[in-house]
Amino acid sequence: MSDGPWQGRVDALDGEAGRRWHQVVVPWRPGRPGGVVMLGLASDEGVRRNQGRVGAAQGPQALRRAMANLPWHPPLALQDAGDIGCDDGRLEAAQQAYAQRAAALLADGQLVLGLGGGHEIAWASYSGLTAPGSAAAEGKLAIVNFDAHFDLRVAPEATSGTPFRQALDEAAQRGRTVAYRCYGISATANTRALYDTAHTRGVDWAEDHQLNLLTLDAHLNELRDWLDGYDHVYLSLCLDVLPAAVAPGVSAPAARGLAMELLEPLVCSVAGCGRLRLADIAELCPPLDPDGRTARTAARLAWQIVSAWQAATTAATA
Ligand SMILES: N=CN[C@@H](CCC(=O)O)C(=O)O
Ligand SMILES: [Mn+2]
Ligand SMILES: [Mn+2]
Repeated sequence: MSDGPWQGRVDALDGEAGRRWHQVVVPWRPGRPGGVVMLGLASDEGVRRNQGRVGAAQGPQALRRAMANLPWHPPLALQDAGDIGCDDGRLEAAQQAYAQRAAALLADGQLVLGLGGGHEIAWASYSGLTAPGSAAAEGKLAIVNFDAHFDLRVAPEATSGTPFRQALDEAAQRGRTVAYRCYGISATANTRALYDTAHTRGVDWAEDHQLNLLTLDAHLNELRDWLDGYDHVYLSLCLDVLPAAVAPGVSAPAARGLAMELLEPLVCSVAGCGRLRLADIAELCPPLDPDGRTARTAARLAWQIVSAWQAATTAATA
């Protein structure tokens, strides 16, 4: 795709081996063989409703621009299904439209890579994933959220702080097994009420200070064993899980955060478990992102996610 955000460097002398994502990504068309399809939710209405700093509606396009120059490694197939917008404050309608499109992509046999947008994308992702006939309509679903926040708020309407509360409520209503765990929770960014909800709902979590290079292996082993108990996995990555210096371009930057050397292996472990159905990257806020620093970090993590997913998929079909 040579227009819009998918533009970048061309290393013509290197031929196929010099290709980058902007040279291989194509618009989504149903029926192409399974690969990764990107779908944006260009919304910060959830952030606005959650008293945050807006700007994340520009996140999907900024993330595409940052991903354009990523090196392409075959056989990864990349498609772009565009954005669902939310210009009129009607967040619930945008989430529903996103869910419908995500469900269509999943039914087409694709891995969906969701591009936020505020973390209200998570309710839309969950709704698409669990829609009747969709990838995780039946079976046991694990949600792994990398985030400084639980996002389990009670609120009269959907916000960027409510998506996993909405998902757990919906799962309870339908009597289905949906487990939720978080890595990177900050004790200084979640109230007692949120911890109480996490306890009551049986949420697992690891706080930012509990993850370090001495404990990482134990966390990775436990995570692999835990994921084995589930049929489907949904990975959500809230960029405010990273230290503010690495990810300043978010509504609520982290005072401590998880360093990349901790986050990457955990993210890759989830993405490479062999049952990842959907991943999303939330909260990129370009107006708050000097030098596109957060976008660059987000692009690297997107690359890690799809590479780990591709390796697991290739191994399973070999
Ligand atoms: N999606 C982000 N949610 C956080 C925001 C916290 C803040 O703005 O300080 C939350 O609701 O807890
Ligand atoms: Mn967060
Ligand atoms: Mn979040």
